Amino acid sequence: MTAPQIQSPRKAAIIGGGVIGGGWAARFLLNGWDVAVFDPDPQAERRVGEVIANARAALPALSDTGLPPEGRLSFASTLAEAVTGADYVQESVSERLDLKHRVLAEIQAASDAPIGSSTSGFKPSELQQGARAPGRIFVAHPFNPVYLLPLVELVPSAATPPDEVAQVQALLRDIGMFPLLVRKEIDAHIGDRLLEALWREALWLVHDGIATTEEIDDVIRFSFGLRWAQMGLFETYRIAGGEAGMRHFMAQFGPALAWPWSKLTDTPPFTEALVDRIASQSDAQSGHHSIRDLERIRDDNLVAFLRALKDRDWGAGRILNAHDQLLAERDVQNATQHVANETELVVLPSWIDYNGHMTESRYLFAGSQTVDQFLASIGAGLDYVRDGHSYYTAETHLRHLAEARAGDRITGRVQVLGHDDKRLHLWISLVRPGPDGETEIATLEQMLLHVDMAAGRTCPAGASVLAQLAARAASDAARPRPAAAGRHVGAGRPLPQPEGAA
Ligand SMILES: NC(=O)C1=CN([C@@H]2O[C@H](COP(=O)(O)OP(=O)(O)OC[C@H]3O[C@@H](n4cnc5c(N)ncnc54)[C@H](O)[C@@H]3O)[C@@H](O)[C@H]2O)C=CC1
Ligand SMILES: C[N+](C)(C)CC(=O)CC(=O)[O-]
Repeated sequence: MTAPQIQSPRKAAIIGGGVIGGGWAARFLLNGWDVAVFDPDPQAERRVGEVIANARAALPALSDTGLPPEGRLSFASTLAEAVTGADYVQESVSERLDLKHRVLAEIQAASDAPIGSSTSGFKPSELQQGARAPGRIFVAHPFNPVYLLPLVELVPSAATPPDEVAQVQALLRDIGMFPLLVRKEIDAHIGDRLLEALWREALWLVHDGIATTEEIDDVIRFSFGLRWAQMGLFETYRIAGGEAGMRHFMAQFGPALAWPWSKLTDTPPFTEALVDRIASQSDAQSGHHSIRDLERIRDDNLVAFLRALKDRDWGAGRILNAHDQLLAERDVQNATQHVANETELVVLPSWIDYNGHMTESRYLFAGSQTVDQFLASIGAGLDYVRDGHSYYTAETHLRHLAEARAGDRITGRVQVLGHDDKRLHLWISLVRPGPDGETEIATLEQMLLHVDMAAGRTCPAGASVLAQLAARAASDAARPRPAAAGRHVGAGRPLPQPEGAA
């Protein structure tokens, strides 16, 4: 499988590099976009870097096609610098309307790009007040961690043209998200209305001494939290109605709404004492983990849930499969752009073994993909095989030099060491590009034989293939012969032979 190539990198500007801005930066970057972040806080670059490191450890494990090559990340010293040339701007500054107005005005003074706001509560018409181009501002409300959870609530106002909305939906799908178009603007959109109702009830339960923060979390994670992750509220309750379904469920539990079981919109008095009680219970519950540890535990669990849903093509897993499909189609479209003597591969989650790194057979697979592409480049590709001739591998010496992990990108290169009309002696180098240069992770030395497939015997290759091979061999002859070519197993430091060996 070759790595998807993005035709032209696009640029996203992330204004505000906190929890959510960092998550957006990671989501865009790991999906091949260039990202410029602006945040005046001197700690922002470190924080965003830590969120991106978490994302790099988690997001690639969800893709079975391989994500596109990462874009370029930069930290701008002014807001105008960040948004200049951006195709999309995501505003993620603190949740204050006056601040958001100021920042949105500054963005529009320097850019005409569409602007999504991460606001959890403000309506788009509130954000648009006083704006130079109100129609270009809308709500794009994500969920934390933005790089793993696919939902974005996309809330336009009447000022936002429908084609702008459609373009933004396409853009968000491109980075693996599920943009849910919210029909009518409303405070806190959909997700946070639901969450706030639950949170308020939870605060009451702690306030009234009914349960601790840990007990409430246990209730959620050992029961309906698990159900919600795969079926939501209404589908779950439909099942709870038994064979009689939703109508029966509503008849049975509807009256409880009027009793009522919950305190609904009443808020417990938000006193210092309540804050202290919740904070100290939360410390007792989770204080032995750092926030970074908790993030990693959360991400690992989410990846495992999401992979299970992916295998079942259900719920959020279906969104991930659709994104894989999009990336695979783009890969096919871009196949012709691959450099003839280099093969790009992405280490997929299914290539990882119980040691946590790329399993040994995948090194051979990566070498074989590289050779296939090389053969195609000298006219011995699939059309040639369909006509009844092919090169078969007779011998391989594979050296494992470094580990590769899920999401790593590998480049495979071929050097022709020798050939005649039937034999082809190749050197294949697999390297992992990194910020400090390339690391060679494996080499393969192979002898291939040209075969008449119907006869099941070796035979001379076709004239055109031999001519292209000769040209390639001539250019490779100028390269130094790899020092390890011709090496055999144990050549480095021979082991004593077993007693009595011939
Ligand atoms: N934390 C969460 O769970 C979620 C938050 N949101 C929304 O995302 C937005 C950001 O929230 P968080 O990331 O949680 O807050 P945060 O406090 O972690 O980050 C806000 C960042 O904005 C920066 N900032 C302040 N003024 C700025 C300016 N003039 N220009 C550029 N940056 C500036 C701050 O330095 C800070 O780094 C809010 O609108 C919030 O409602 C949305 C979904 C979830
Ligand atoms: C607490 N919150 C309102 C900021 C939460 C959100 O907006 C969404 C989320 O990630 O739960």
